[in-house]
Amino acid sequence: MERLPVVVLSGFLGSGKTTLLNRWLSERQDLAVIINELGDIGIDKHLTGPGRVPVTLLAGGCLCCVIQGSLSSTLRNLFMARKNGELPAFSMLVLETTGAADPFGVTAPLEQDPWLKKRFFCQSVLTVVDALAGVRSLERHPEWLEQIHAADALLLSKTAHCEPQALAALKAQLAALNVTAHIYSEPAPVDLLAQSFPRRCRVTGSFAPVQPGGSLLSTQSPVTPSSRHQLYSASLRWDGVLSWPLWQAALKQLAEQCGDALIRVKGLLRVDGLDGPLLVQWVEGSEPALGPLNQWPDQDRLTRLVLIVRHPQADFAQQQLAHWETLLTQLADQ
Ligand SMILES: Nc1nc2c(ncn2[C@@H]2O[C@H](COP(=O)(O)OP(=O)(O)OP(=O)(O)O)[C@@H](O)[C@H]2O)c(=O)[nH]1
Repeated sequence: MERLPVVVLSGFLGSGKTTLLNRWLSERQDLAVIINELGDIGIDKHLTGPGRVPVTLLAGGCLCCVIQGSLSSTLRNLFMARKNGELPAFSMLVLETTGAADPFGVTAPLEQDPWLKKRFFCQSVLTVVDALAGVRSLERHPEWLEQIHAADALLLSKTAHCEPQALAALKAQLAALNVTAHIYSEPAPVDLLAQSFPRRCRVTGSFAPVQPGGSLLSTQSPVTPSSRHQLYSASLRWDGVLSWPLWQAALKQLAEQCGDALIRVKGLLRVDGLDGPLLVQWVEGSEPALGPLNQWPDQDRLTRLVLIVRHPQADFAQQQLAHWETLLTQLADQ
């Protein structure tokens, strides 16, 4: 039976996975895409081109822990929909993981579930590495190292803003951390998708075993969402409108509230006087990037924003967004 290749696109939060995927989608129309998002409001799905290829969103947690098991059913559904002609006959599946996911945990069902094993295979794990964040990520984020270790190839992003010396040092460090992975400077070529790599032992220590029937025994997993990451997301939907400068002031306030805990913010903001939303993209250690979009991606016109923090307290992100919502309402009433 023909088996469909799955390419796992990994990389820490905000490293540039969706940006790269978009570039590839503009060059290949024979793909299907699964996007896994940590937050329960999917923003990335709206940023991947206007519906050229089937895109499935799995939101609300990582496939390697919180929603493990969802991948099996999603792959089954996609396979059957393709077979029945309900979807285009895509020749490859690209799975964009959350920025916190352990790729080994994500690929486990492909190697353990007998039904999936006959129909899919993991062709490669490609990990995007934010060259600007560099090895700072190694000190701050244990997930980063897992993603480096699991990679068949490491794809550097944001290199244009790097000092050559810092870039060379980063490459040397990456080569030491993963001796077999090839390192690509941007732009990572679309041909990379077609490349097969020698199978490496994928140790899935943090993943639950598979029952004979194929379903995952999640209760046996040694990992709970909170112990796995200490990365928590919260999302906000808000029906008010603010001017662009007031949104800037409000985002600054959010940064002050969260301090060092802030890892990632993305959202679509409703702005006074603009037809489309303002896209906010914010990666720890950098300034928020704000850019107007021509139109809203769907009928929903409410501001939606996802905040991801690293904090020992599970409801920290939620609390911050609750405070922030109060501030937004005050600003709107002024
Ligand atoms: N200058 C520059 N910016 C980039 C590059 N790749 C991504 N970015 C920016 O980095 C931010 C995050 O990019 P995304 O592609 O959304 O990153 P991601 O890995 O999909 O993010 P998550 O899904 O939240 O983990 C955005 O503001 C991008 O415009 C790059 O190669 N160069």
